[in-house]
Amino acid sequence: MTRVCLIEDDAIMGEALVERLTLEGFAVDWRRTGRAGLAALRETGVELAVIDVNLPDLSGIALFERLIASRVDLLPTLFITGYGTIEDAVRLLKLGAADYLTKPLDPGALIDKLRALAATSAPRRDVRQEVSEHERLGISPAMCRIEAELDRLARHPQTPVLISGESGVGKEVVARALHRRQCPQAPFVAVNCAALPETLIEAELFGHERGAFTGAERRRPGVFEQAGAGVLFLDEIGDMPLALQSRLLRVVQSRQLTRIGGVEPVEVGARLVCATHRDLAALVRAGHFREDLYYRVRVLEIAIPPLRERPEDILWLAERFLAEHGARFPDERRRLEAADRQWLLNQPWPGNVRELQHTLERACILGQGERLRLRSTDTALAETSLRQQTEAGERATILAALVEQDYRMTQTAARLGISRKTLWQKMKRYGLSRTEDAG
Ligand SMILES: Nc1ncnc2c1ncn2[C@@H]1O[C@H](COP(=O)(O)OP(=O)(O)OP(=O)(O)O)[C@@H](O)[C@H]1O
Repeated sequence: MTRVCLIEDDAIMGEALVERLTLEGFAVDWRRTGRAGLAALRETGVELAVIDVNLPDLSGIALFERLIASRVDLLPTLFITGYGTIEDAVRLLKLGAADYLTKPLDPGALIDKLRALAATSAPRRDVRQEVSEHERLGISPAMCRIEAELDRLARHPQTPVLISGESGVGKEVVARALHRRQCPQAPFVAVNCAALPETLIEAELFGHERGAFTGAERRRPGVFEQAGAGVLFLDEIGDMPLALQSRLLRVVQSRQLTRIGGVEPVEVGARLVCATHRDLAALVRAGHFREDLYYRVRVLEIAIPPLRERPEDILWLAERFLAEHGARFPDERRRLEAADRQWLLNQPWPGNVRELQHTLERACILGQGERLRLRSTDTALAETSLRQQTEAGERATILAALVEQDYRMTQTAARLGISRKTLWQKMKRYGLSRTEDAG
């Protein structure tokens, strides 16, 4: 008997659906709130989920995002949407929902879809099969989504992947995480296209035969060959000279290359993962990047948000860097104090994770005992006006409370001693709003 979790707050509709589904031979676990549903879905045993998008405590979308964030191996999930909210439906499908039905609901259509899903869905893995803490990329919903995405991409090892994001967000870290999931025993070879002189890139990528040019005394395999059946990470792909782009395209298309000065084709087994901090589409428009290569390398794209857009990761990463520093230098084991946390959350981090890492390293070195010396590096704050400082302090306090309370409005407001309305107004004012939660 297929076990279905139904998350529906409307009593009449819920009862009717339970009755019909039971008659049709499904075992139904009916939950009336988003939070109760979330708890049910985190338990193993349920095979399919039917979720109403409009729930009173937690929207269906927020619920689904939390499931993804908690790394639950997603069940085939059908959503019920009302009011023709097609944007919601599209968003859910993109996030991985199996399908959606609109209200007024046709129970027959629901049964048909559930039967089809039950017939095709694989047995479920244990939902608590967490990756080790060491393997994690972050705890923000954005990074959890990327982790889940990597699990999917690892199952399609031939398809090129493009990783985009500002400098220092962790593009190489993500590429390595994909490699670990896909083929940890095979090589990971990284090449920075911006760092190599134009004259050397071609030989570096494709290799050369003996005598191919002056100084080529031996045959040398290029990085494509060195990567074997592993991953070739081409960083700063936007800086690749145009002439080489067409050659790269041919290799990606045919999965074969010829070394410089050679005639024999060599099979390419590696997965190509490209990265860029530049706007590739703009480079295409400006004629600096080939449009066909652009489409080829970005079949699958992972866009890593800047650190300022995922504040949940700041303290998590900070703790991690502190622990790493402490492990290397046992005399410099430092701890974050409340004021340090607020300060960290309040910074814009234009250099992203790299800047955070360097800041903490410096603060560990300059610190004493368990204390870090973070704020001595903050000269900008001293130069701002009193009003700006007050506002910055207020923003940081609110952000810290939001992160601590997982963005639950009621709890956060209680923690701060203000009303929900005031909290909401301040969140809007400081750009801290998160639309997903109504907690
Ligand atoms: N999720 C993460 N967990 C731990 N460390 C991270 C994470 N993301 C980034 N880092 C650290 O931040 C630094 C920058 O990361 P990385 O080199 O991957 O960024 P990038 O986006 O490739 O940068 P660039 O565009 O400058 O090449 C590295 O030292 C890396 O170890």
